[in-house]
Amino acid sequence: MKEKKEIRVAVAGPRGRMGLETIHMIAQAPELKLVAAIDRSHDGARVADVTGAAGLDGLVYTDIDACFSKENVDVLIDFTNPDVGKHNLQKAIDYGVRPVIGTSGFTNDEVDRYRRQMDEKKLGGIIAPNFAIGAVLVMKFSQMAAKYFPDAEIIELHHDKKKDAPSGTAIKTAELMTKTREAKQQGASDEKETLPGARGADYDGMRIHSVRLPGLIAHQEVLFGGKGELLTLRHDSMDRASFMTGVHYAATTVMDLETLIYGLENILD
Ligand SMILES: NC(=O)C1=CN([C@@H]2O[C@H](COP(=O)(O)OP(=O)(O)OC[C@H]3O[C@@H](n4cnc5c(N)ncnc54)[C@H](O)[C@@H]3O)[C@@H](O)[C@H]2O)C=CC1
Ligand SMILES: O=C(O)C1=N[C@H](C(=O)O)C[C@H](O)C1
Repeated sequence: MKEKKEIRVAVAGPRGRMGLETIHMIAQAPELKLVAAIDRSHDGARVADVTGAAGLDGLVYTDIDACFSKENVDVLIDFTNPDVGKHNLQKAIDYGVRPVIGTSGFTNDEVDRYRRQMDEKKLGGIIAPNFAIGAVLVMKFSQMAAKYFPDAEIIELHHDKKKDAPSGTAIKTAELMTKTREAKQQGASDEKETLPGARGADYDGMRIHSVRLPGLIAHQEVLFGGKGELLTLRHDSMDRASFMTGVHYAATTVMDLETLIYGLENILD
């Protein structure tokens, strides 16, 4: 049997909430090897010293070009912020490194633009708004339900350090729902907001509400209303470990892809 090659990984954002969880996941995964981290500071330091994850060999780079020029990297895992994530994804494509992007903030047009470049190079990659399997299932179930319940509202709830609203997961959920949901402007046709924003954000006539509170991690509810009935789909990430099965799966799966996948649901069996 052919032995599987160790996958050489660089992590961008290693001291952030998700980056750090990813570093610890890699330290426990025999098929993944951390070769470098890309950070805003600590150039030249050992990743182990910066993150406290003992036994890791890689160095920290503040310059992604230097990292990709000096290190032999198979996969870039990015958990930074929308601007940096896009910059890093473009660099990964330029250097032929397979991107696994968890950072939120990509539009469909941007994804298409990156995909065209990657198709030309036959380079595999994944952008996933949410790596938690349960969250992905709620997205899929919501897509199914929207066919029968076109009246739906999404409530996403997150920790109060989250910078973007609505969440990437909520946007992706709404986008999947529009594939099956008849177009419709919800609520009373003559409704008025006496306090601006009270009805939330409008996505194709559906409303998205963003809650930010300390104590929360990442949660989403999708409410579907019909005549005399209410269907509620809910997912709760109570620990960032919930994302790691998906991140690990993505980091190994990109090695066999030749295009850019948008959404973990597209590569799950
Ligand atoms: N796809 C998924 O399943 C998930 C996605 N996310 C997304 O991941 C992103 C990060 O989330 P968190 O870890 O909670 O944020 P965070 O704020 O804890 O971490 C971001 C890290 O990026 C670092 N950073 C900023 N500029 C940088 C640069 N130029 N180079 C390298 N590092 C840089 C910051 O110093 C920080 O440590 C967000 O967009 C969030 O929405 C979060 C959780 C799950
Ligand atoms: O910032 C977060 O925490 C999360 N961000 C992602 C998003 O915007 O959907 C995924 C998850 O909800 C956690």
